[in-house]
Amino acid sequence: EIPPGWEKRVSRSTGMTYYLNIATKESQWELPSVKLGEPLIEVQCSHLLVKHAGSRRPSSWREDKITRSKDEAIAILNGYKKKIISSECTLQELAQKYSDCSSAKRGGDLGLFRRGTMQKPFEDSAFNLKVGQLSDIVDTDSGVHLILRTK
Ligand SMILES: N=C(N)NCCC[C@H](NC(=O)[C@@H]1CCC/C1=C\[C@H](COP(=O)(O)O)NC(=O)[C@@H](N)Cc1ccccc1)C(N)=O
Repeated sequence: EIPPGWEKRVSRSTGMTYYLNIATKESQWELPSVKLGEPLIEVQCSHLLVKHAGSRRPSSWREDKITRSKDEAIAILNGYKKKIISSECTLQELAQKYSDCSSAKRGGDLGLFRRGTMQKPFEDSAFNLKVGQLSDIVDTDSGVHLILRTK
C-alpha cells in the first residue's frame, strides 16, 4: 500500500496513476517503496527554529541579538505547533516568517541529509519521524525546533 505522506493521483492528460508527496509536492510514476527494515540512509526535513539567549549563536536574519529566554522560546514554539496541528498554518508558512535559521527563506527546507550531519538530538528526532510527521519540540545547541519530515 501507499506509504504515509504520499497520495495516489491520476494524471488528467494520460489517465496514468502517479504518486504525490504531500509535503514536498514532488510526484513520481512508481509506487514509493518503503522497504521495511532497510536502514534509513537519508531523510528530508523542514524545520522551524526559535533561538534564545542560551543558543550557541543567539543571532539570526530576524534579530541581531536574541535575548528571549529558553522558556519563552518553548512557549512561542508551542504556539506555532498548535497552529500547525489545527491546520491554521503550515510549518513552511511559519518557518518563512519566524524561523531563526537561514532555511527560513526556503520554508524551513533543509534538503536531504544523512546521519552525522545535524546535531544529535535533531538527527535522532528526524530519523524517527515518518514522512509527513511533525516532531515534538527538539532541543539543540542552536535553540528549540519543530521538525517536519518531508521525505
Ligand atoms: N545541510 C547541512 N549540512 N548544513 C549544515 C548543518 C549543520 C548542523 N546544523 C544543525 O544541526 C541544526 C539543525 C538544523 C539547522 C541547524 C543549525 C543552523 C542554525 O543554527 P546555528 O548554526 O546558527 O546555531 N542552521 C544551519 O546549520 C543551516 N546551514 C541549515 C541549512 C540552511 C539552509 C539550507 C540547508 C541547511 C550542525 N551540525 O550544526
